[in-house]
Amino acid sequence: MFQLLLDVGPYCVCFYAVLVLAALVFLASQLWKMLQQLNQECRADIPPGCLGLPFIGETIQFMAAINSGKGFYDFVRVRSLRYGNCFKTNIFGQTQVFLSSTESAKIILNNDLGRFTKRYIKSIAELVGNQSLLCASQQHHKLLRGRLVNLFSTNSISLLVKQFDELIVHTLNGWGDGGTVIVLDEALQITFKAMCKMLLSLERGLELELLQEDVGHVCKAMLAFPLRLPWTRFYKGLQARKRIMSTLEKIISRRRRGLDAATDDFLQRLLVEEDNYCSDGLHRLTDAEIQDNILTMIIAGQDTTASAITWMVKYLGENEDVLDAIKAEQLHLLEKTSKKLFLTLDDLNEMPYASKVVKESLRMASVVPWFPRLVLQDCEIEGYKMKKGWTVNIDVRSIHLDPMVYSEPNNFNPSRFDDESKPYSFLAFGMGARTCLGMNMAKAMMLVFLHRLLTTYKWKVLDSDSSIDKWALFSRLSSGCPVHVTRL
Ligand code: HEM
Repeated sequence: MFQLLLDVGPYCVCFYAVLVLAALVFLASQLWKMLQQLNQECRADIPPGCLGLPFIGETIQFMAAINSGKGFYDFVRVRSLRYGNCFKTNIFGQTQVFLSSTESAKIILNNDLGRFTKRYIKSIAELVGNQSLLCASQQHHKLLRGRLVNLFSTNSISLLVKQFDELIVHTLNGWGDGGTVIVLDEALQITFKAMCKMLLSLERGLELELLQEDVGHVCKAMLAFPLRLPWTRFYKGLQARKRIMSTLEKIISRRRRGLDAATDDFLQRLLVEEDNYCSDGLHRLTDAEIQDNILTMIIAGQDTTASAITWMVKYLGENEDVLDAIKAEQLHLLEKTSKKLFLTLDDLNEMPYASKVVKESLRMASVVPWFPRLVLQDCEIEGYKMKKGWTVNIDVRSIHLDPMVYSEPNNFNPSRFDDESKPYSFLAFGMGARTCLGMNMAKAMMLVFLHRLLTTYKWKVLDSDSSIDKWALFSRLSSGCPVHVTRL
């Protein structure tokens, strides 16, 4: 070899030497890169936290937190304090990671690389149905959402504003003067009626009453231990779901046979739309998909909005300065609208301060306190390894109450929204592909409620306890917020 190199002369030797050197440098740089990558991987730790006992994990502690009266969020709060912004646990045999920074919320909710999909605990999926938008796989969700999103048009919101206003005016008339009212009970009634009218044109009667009772059972079973014994909350929820499905089947059948009076509600639009899709040869929503999603929309729209309204009444009752400011705005608006029978969507656009009150109430209440997502591929968030099959939960409540994100986060201060919020800091309705479909409807309902309440009554909150309802999936005040009302 040496002889061969000598034979080809000194220039060639130089050439080969440079070539070998370049190869060595290249190899060394590749090795360096690999070592760095390896080093980084080693640094990416498993999140801190305790996985509890084999199989059951920390399920008992989770259930105990729900049962303690402090609410299920207490389970998360205690661990956030112990472990920081990211911790792991195990509930119902599933590894769960909780994350509470805007950066992790951005990564998970943006989901640019398709590494996460929405995932609720099994019991919830069984109760709302596996064809529900809340539980569908990514592909299925795209299809369902694509169909359902058309229902949430500006026209639908305008109609809802009128119908909701009508309901509130009627309800407030019944409160009388000088009595006590449990705001949550009233709000649940109104929002349930509003949802059933919008979705199914059900306004009164036995069918509506039974449906309301059964939806209540389903909601109460959402966080129950999934035991199918006749006296358990979970079993009662499943039975209630069966009855709801059977009622919806009957209503669909009546519609198909033309037995119901002409209606323009969400169900009717889905049925007509699906017939059109079918004639176009495209995939049509099955009856099971329609039924699961009607139930989903009742639950998603009723309990959340009623809880938000209740917190808002409490916060306003406890913050006189804010109450005075919003009252001035609403009484001024009343001068313009008093000749009209009902409010319109345009009227709601003239409530800038009330809109901030709504936003601040939603921030402080965090009605949906965490968002669960299933990890589809191993990945890393904030320096921690997340493994395929784990569930990562965005701890929205901690973000909403983080002093690094909102100054004096426990003060009810609607004017904080005069300035633009930091990205991914306001997550009351989620963000990204799974953003709340009813967001604008919910805000509209809260504004209509505020306007009518503020221009009809004065109120005093009778119970300042902020405990959260034991068995509710959403953050609901356990006192229900009793208030003493006096007509203006
Ligand atoms: C104040 C009231 C409400 C709050 C706080 C709220 C909050 C939320 C949140 C946070 C999500 C997303 C959760 C996640 O990303 O995991 C969501 C989803 C959803 N909400 Fe709402 N919501 C409210 C009212 C409504 C109303 C009135 C409706 C309409 C019927 C509705 C229908 C839905 C639906 C269908 C989804 C599922 C969207 C999807 O997965 O694509 N919500 N809601």
